[in-house]
Amino acid sequence: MKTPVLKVENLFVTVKDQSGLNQVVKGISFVLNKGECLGILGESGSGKSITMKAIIGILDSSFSVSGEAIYNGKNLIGAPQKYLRKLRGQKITLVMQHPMACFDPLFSIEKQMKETLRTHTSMADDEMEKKLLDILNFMCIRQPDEVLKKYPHQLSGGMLQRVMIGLALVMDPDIIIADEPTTAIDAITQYEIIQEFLRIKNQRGKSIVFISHDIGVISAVADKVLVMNQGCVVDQGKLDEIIKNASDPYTRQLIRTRNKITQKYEESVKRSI
Ligand SMILES: Nc1ncnc2c1ncn2[C@@H]1O[C@H](COP(=O)(O)OP(=O)(O)OP(=O)(O)O)[C@@H](O)[C@H]1O
Repeated sequence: MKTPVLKVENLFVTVKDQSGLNQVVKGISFVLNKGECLGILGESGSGKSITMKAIIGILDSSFSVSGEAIYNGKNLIGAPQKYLRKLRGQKITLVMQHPMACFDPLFSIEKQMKETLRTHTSMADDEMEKKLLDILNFMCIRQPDEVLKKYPHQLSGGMLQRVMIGLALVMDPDIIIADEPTTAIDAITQYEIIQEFLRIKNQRGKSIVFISHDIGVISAVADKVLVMNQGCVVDQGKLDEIIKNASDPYTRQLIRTRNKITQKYEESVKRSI
């Protein structure tokens, strides 16, 4: 039996900018179940990030949000910031596209990871150290004690991304939201990072929302998919079913593009054999 961990109903987001009021998310609904990865697929500007930011309450005052996002029996939309802040550190965590922007260049990885634990737990220092080493080991990071001593700029983009995923995992959250986490890295590292998300889901039972414009990445990681276009959900379900029966012209276009890329790739592999 599937257990819903997040239930979003009729979510609308409007932003006030120079041109006036602009509705950027238009009444979307979805359910995220425990231990499931929900992929949100759509091109740039379709409303993927704003949707998740609205749910966890990190949009600024130029945005207004209505609808429901029920987590643990409580509607997160309009919930007090104090409650949301605590939730974001502990129960719903984020992995962003550019890890460098999330770490302070002046402090070691260890200091920054410990700071997260110190803010949300009453762990003793040696307990924290053990927890961090466990997490980095789980993330398949070699010589984790050395990595902890490093500063962000001393690590490669892929390694820093792994550390950030570790940081998102360290508080044992229910939900991890990953916003284009593989966009800024090369294809091999991209593959490895996807494997990490699959292990987090399969071995730790975490629920994941994985945002991407890349149908190939989504097909590797997501159990079910929302396709967004211009603030609306235009298709929803298992990706192979969407591929077979896409009802929306935009989704069909995405699939055609993927098929063309796959075909080109297969042809070039054949030529090189
Ligand atoms: N601060 C802002 N002020 C005004 N409009 C904004 C702001 N942030 C986003 N938008 C608009 O909201 C819409 C949805 O943006 P969103 O960032 O959710 O898109 P996305 O699908 O995640 O794409 P991307 O991957 O490029 O971020 C876009 O039309 C964008 O221009």
